[in-house]
Amino acid sequence: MKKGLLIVLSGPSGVGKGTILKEFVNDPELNLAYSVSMTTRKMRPGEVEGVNYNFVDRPAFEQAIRDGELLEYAEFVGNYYGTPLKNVEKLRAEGKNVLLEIEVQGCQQVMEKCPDALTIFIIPPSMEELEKRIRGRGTEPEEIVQQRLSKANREMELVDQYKFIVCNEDPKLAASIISLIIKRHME
Ligand SMILES: Nc1nc2c(ncn2[C@@H]2O[C@H](COP(=O)(O)OP(=O)(O)O)[C@@H](O)[C@H]2O)c(=O)[nH]1
Ligand SMILES: Nc1ncnc2c1ncn2[C@@H]1O[C@H](COP(=O)(O)OP(=O)(O)O)[C@@H](O)[C@H]1O
Repeated sequence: MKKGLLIVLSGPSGVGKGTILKEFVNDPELNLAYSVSMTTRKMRPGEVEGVNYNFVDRPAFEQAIRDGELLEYAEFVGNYYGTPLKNVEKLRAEGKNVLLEIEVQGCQQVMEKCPDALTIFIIPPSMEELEKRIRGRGTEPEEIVQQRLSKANREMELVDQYKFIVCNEDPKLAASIISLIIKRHME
């Protein structure tokens, strides 16, 4: 069986990665499996353990790092986030195209370890629009919003390292572009 693709969706917090992903992740033609990350962040209302994330405490996360269980990990605004390696390998071996939705430091680790990964960076139409989206979502206190915005400015500088750049003006349009990119690489 042909090994599945590794697709990495990245870009600043609040740009709309989660919104875009919902538009294409269940398209049967794309044969995708979403990789559920491990995090030490608190669960938000509406999130489900094992679906959005595996929510763990810091000692458990640090143990997973020591045991080499993570394909990549990063500390993002005070919390750890990481991709369990075993699951990614198992799904790819089964022929599934595995989709990661991760921040840019982690994506750089994936680029080094898996140069064939299909890396896609989502950019906002403008930084003002990005700020509106993070605030509009209302999930983080002001101090965290500020930290995420200043981080976003630095993250945008890494855009040229990605194989594809997609602007999220409209989530449905961005999802169609990404679907097309994936389909082309499945041929
Ligand atoms: N490196 C890495 N980043 C992750 C992982 N899972 C999620 N992230 C990223 O961590 C950042 C913060 O995620 P989260 O707190 O859920 O906020 P949101 O994505 O802005 O809603 C986002 O940029 C996610 O893409 C992971 O496994 N590894
Ligand atoms: N193209 C868009 N135009 C306007 N608002 C958007 C667009 N895409 C996403 N949003 C909104 O922006 C906020 C952040 O989106 P989200 O998908 O949570 O971002 P991320 O997963 O990258 O952090 C959400 O409130 C979402 O509804």
